[in-house]
Parts: sequence; structure tokens; C-alpha cells
Amino acid sequence: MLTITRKLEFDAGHRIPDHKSQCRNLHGHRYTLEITLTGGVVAADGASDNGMIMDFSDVKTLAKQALVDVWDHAFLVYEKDDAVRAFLDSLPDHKTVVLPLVPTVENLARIAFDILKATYTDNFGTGLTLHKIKLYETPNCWAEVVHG
Ligand SMILES: Nc1nc2c(c(=O)[nH]1)N=C([C@H](O)[C@H](O)COP(=O)(O)OP(=O)(O)OP(=O)(O)O)CN2
Ligand SMILES: [Zn+2]
Repeated sequence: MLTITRKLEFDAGHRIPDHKSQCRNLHGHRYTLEITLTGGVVAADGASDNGMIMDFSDVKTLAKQALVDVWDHAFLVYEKDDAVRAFLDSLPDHKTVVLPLVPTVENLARIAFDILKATYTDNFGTGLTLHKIKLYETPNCWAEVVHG
């Protein structure tokens, strides 16, 4: 299978409310997101993306619009984390993203995959599909979601 992968990074705050240790505290990470796409290679002489599954700059633009710019410098909070939601709501114009799942890296990866799956669609008849995402919470800890 031929794939391409684009890496992007963003910063976000979170906490895991019921965690037994440090992660129950408000803290942040510089997340690294790797987006892997598959599909046919464009075969159209004269086209800018001739020979590409998708232009890396387009992969980046779409990811930023759909996800990265939404989560960057936001606090990612679980919808049932009432104490932190009340605090964040008290801060004027705070960038907060309320999530239906506890923001572990597993759940963030699942949510990100669903958002990006809808973003990279087969608009050009090449079979373009989101194959995989890999989300690093730290250089040592990550989650992967693979299509199918
Ligand atoms: N399965 C998971 N375990 C943990 C998660 C998670 O999302 N899924 N998250 C955390 C913490 O939020 C934190 O991000 C990880 O901290 P830590 O284990 O300290 O990771 P480090 O890479 O910094 O580890 P060092 O040993 O300090 O290098 C915890 N667990
Ligand atoms: Zn963390």
C-alpha cells in the first residue's frame, strides 16, 4: 500500500479528572499529529499535484482548518468535568474545547480520526482515504487509529 504522512504539531491543555496520579492536574502538552493518507496517485500531466496522492500543503491546510487550529492553545476538557468547565467559563474569551470523552491520548486520537476522516474525502475519484493517525502526547506516549 502506498501512503503519505504529514506531521503537524499543536499545544493544548488537559487533565484526566480521575487519574490516580499527576494527570489529574491541569497541564499541557505539545501534541504531534501524524496524518497518513492512501489513495491513487494523480496522473494528469500539467496538474500541480501530478504524481501525488495529495499535495502535502493541502494535507496541512485541511488539517489546520478542521482540527489543528481548533485545538491549538485550547484547553481540552471532558464534558462531565464540571469543576474545570466552571473555571474555564469564568475566564473571558478563553479557548475551550468541550469533548464527549475524557481527553486521554486514546480518546483524542479517536475524536481526531473521526474529524479528519470526514475531511479527507475522495473528491477527485482517486480513492483518497484517511488510513491512519498517530497522536503523540509526549515523545514517549502515543495512540494510533487505523482505518477499518
Ligand atoms: N494510556 C494512557 N495513559 C496515560 C495518559 C493517556 O492519555 N493514556 N496520559 C497521561 C498523562 O496525561 C501524561 O500525558 C503522560 O505523562 P507521563 O506518563 O508522565 O509521560 P512522559 O512521557 O512525560 O513520561 P516520563 O516517564 O516522565 O518521560 C498518563 N497516562
Ligand atoms: Zn497529559
